Amino acid sequence: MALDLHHVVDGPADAPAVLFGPSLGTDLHLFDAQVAALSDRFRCVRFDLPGHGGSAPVTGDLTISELGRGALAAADAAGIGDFHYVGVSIGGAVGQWLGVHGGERVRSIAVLATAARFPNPDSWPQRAATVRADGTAAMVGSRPGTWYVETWAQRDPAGEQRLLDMLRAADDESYAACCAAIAAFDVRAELGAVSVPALVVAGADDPATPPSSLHEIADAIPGARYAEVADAAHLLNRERPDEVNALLTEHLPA
Ligand SMILES: O=C(O)CC1=CCC(=O)O1
Repeated sequence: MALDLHHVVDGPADAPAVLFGPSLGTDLHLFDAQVAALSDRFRCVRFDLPGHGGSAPVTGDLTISELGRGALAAADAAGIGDFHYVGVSIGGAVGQWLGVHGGERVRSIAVLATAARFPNPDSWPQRAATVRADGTAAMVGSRPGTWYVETWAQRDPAGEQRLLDMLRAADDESYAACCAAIAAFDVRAELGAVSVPALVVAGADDPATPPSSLHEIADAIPGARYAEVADAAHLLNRERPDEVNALLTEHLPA
């Protein structure tokens, strides 16, 4: 299905562009700290997943290819030509797809807390069924320890609530549609075709996409840089913005 994804643009119109793709159950504010750090010298375009944030809901199953084409359409709508891409989790799966299929528009990719094949693929149909039956609120209890380490939530309880509010606000059917995309995603055999600079970042304490998943990506992409952020789980750019911003600043053009 063709997707029309809500997006927000920050930064100078004539600056190099960075396109940001968020994770399942979050919205484009996941990248507030990155945009605050980068938008003085980059045109930052953030999109929302279907049924998340400001994007219209969908029904049925999605694929990462559809999300990747939706990301390219968001870049078109934002008026950017070529771009650097930064994505977390399912947003990082979109980044891998763009690295393989995005052509010359894609200048580099930074993929965080993601996988070439997500662990436990059989768990995603069950998660989709749970959310269709009980709503995204059914996922809230499993977020501490998965999305973030407990010490971060103790330090920033308001930040934790903002993340959980994003999850509660996500459309149930659209969340389930994204679960199908995650379950079916497998780009392991294609990553050797990525020819742009790639930064691959793991949260050291991420149980959803552990460092081994990120090592697999970095090992498969010629010349990729692997980095690991300590004391961080899945939403490492939210938990450890300074460390992630420093990595992005090294990775993106000066
Ligand atoms: O939601 C989770 O538990 C982890 C995750 C996998 C893909 C994604 O976007 O989030």
